[in-house]
Amino acid sequence: MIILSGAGTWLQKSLLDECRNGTIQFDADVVNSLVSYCERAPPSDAKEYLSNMIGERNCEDIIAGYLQRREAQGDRGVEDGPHNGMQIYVKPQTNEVWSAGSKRNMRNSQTRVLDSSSDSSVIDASIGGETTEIPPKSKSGPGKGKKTGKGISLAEATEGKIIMARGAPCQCQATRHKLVTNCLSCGRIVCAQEGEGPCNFCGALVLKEGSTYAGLEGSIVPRSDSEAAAQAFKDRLVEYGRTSSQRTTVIDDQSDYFQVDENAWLSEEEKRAILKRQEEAQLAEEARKKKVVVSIDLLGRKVVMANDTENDVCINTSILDGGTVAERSTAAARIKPNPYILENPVFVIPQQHNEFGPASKSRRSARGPSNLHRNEAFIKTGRVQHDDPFVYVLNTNMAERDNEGMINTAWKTPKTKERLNLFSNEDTECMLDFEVKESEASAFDICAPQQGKKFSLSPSLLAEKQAQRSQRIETSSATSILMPGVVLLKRWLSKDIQVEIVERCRYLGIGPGGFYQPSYGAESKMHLYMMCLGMQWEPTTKSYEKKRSVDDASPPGIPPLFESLVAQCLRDVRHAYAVEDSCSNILETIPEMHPNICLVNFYERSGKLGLHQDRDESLESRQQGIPVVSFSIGDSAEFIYGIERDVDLADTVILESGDVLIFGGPSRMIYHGILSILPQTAPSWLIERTNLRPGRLNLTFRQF
Ligand SMILES: O=C(O)CCC(=O)C(=O)O
Ligand SMILES: [Fe+2]
Repeated sequence: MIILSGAGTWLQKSLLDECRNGTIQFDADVVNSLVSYCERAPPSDAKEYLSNMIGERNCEDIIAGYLQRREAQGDRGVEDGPHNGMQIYVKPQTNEVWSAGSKRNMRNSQTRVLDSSSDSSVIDASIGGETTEIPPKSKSGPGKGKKTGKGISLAEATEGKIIMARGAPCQCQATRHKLVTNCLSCGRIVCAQEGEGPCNFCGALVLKEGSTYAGLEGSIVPRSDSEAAAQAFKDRLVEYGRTSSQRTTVIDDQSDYFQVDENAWLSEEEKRAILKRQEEAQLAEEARKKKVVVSIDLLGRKVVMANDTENDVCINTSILDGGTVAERSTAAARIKPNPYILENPVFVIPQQHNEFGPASKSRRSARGPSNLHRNEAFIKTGRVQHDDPFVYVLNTNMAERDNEGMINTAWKTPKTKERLNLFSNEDTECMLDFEVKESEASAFDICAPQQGKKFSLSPSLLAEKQAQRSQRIETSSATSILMPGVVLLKRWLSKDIQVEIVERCRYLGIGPGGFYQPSYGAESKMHLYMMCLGMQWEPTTKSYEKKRSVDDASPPGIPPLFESLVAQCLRDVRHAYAVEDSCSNILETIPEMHPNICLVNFYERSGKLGLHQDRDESLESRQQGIPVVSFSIGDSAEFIYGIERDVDLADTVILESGDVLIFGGPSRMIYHGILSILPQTAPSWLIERTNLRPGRLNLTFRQF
């Protein structure tokens, strides 16, 4: 409660008079707020406030009079609390709403300031946060008003907490007053000041939800019983419509998810399909529980046991999506492979003195295990192609060991499933099931299996150098010039080199593009096994190709060791030639040669090769007389040669293991062939070291 001082009462009266005169345009409540503020404020603030609000020029006298009165009464502001002898303010009871700019209303308004002794005037300032409505029209006349009028501050008034006159237009767009609703006709935002009723813009009736505006509800009094019944029926229908979705939604978990049999929404066919899938899923789940996926990270030295949960999720969630469990799990696996699986490891069967270092007696402690037993291999890296020769070698070895004996027929394709013991170089042991893709063309292994026999897969550079050195030391070769340009280097290939060549040819020969039995046509197989290096010689077309027609395999490359041997033997040939025939131009007889083709033939005991010319190399190569260099290893052979294609006229020379024959220059196009293989003529040390099959290995190097 604010009790007005004498000065305050005077100020209030004076301001109201000015309002009536039209000098200022405030309604009574604003005036009351203004006065109550001034009463609380110090004189200087009150002066400034009045000047700002009503204009100094307009009401100079009022401001001065008020301040004088304040001074006269000892400059005391009003106090909250019980009246202490001063006048109090009672909210005037008005017949008209005070609204800014309405002179008529102001003139008609009847505000009264009562003496405290006659009637206490009180402004209730405890409005709080709620909007306080001042009734637009008071039926009580002047002096008869209740004493419960609400005092408001100017701030409250400007904040919109006070509704001055219900229905009066307001532009606050519900920023100052509470939102009532939007006009459904023009969209106007109607605030609490304007309230329900005709829209102030378009005139349409604005009602909020559940409105009782103007007593609309229940205002239609039914005129008859039937109208009343119709009304009730209508209400029931409207109510039904409003709440129907809530009342009719059935959440039937039981039939939706659990009871396939009694599900009214499924056809018999669908029920059967779902039951089948459920059964499949159950079986898959049981199988999954039994299955343990162990991923072995040999490099990281970890064993990871992985639950195949991703697949489970897919199987479970897709049960209604159709497809078999296998299809669904395949799809799942396609999406997310097990990240721990070691993809494509390379398995190597090492041997003594190979790149993994010297072997240890104890396989458990071996860093590079060499004494591996059946089905044991060394894992080299994390990557391999299934058609990688390493895997072929491994499987060949295992297949042969399974048979535990000599295989005299062509090498058999590997078993598709094998169990393999793996050893990492950190002495980790594990078992692994793996699958190997079978080759299209059956490979031929030039070496027979031998229990415990190891073979080198990839000798180090050091081993190559050693082999070359020993070549120079061991060789006690003899050179013969058979014809101009035809030179025979007897036993030019050292023992080690011969072993090396056999092992490399074996390794390459059982891999893709390895040994096969070529044929000129449907019924005419050649009497030998052949493997092409560098380029593929096609017997049917008698031309060089990138891939071979029989299985589309690309020929392996020529090992660098072979190339260096060719270069070295050519140097030796030229040297020998120079000694033997000092007159000839050696580079014309034996021109420079860089082999890019090597045909590797293996003749079994019955093998042979008819008289022919090597004429499928380029014309340039042939015309230049670039030589063909031929290495012989294993059983000896009757080599026939001549300038005509007539066996009877051909000369014969025995080519033994280690012999190198060169024909180039003027003899580049001689006819030549293999008449026969001389049985059991291969050196015993070669068989012991390589287990080369009975027969002869021949390599002819050419430059296309
Ligand atoms: O085996 C041989 O010594 C000769 C091979 C041959 O002439 C050839 O492959 O073209
Ligand atoms: Fe030939």
